[in-house]
Amino acid sequence: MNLFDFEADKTRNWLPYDGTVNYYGKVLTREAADHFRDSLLETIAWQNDVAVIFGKEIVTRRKVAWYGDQPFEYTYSNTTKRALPWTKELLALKELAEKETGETYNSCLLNLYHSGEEGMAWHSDAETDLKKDGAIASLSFGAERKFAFKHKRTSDKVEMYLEHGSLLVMKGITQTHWLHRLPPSKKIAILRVNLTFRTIAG
Ligand SMILES: O=C(O)CCC(=O)C(=O)O
Ligand SMILES: [Fe+2]
Repeated sequence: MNLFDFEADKTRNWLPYDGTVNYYGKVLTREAADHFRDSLLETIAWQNDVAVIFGKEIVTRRKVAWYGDQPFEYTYSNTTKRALPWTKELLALKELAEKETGETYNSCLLNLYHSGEEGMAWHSDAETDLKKDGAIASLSFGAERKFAFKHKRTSDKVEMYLEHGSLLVMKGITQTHWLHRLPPSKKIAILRVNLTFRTIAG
């Protein structure tokens, strides 16, 4: 028996109500996680994202990419993105996420944060093209970053840390009731890659 086994309890629901968030902790060895971080940096067609802030279009430093089973279209901020075909690494990671979470996914949004100064503002992932209440599996590589949830009505907050090579799943009515964000942190100098596997309703 290991008394110092801090392995994540994947059955724990991190949300107190109105949704389900499970954290699986590290699902890859350090070596495998390093390998995927490096190969994703090289093989993914990273592009700067466009965001509208107070009605003004700005190009974010954060980079994004969009892959899927089919050339799904994804429209926001007046730009339409078409999903690219899976790469070898993404297919392997999709299978890992499916096996661990017991769900299936047909697309993946990738984010590259060059340092802690880049983050993602409060939002929920409930675009009309996404399957309603579909599970979203999030794999993280690189810098360990804080991830936060805020209830839309009560403003209750839940915070957690996403480790290198870790898996998180958000499911059920989570996106209807909770916002999430990746807060910026001036203390973090290294990059982070995040993959969110989703289901586009066909
Ligand atoms: O980087 C993360 O952990 C979250 C990304 C996210 O929320 C999204 O892509 O919708
Ligand atoms: Fe999100």
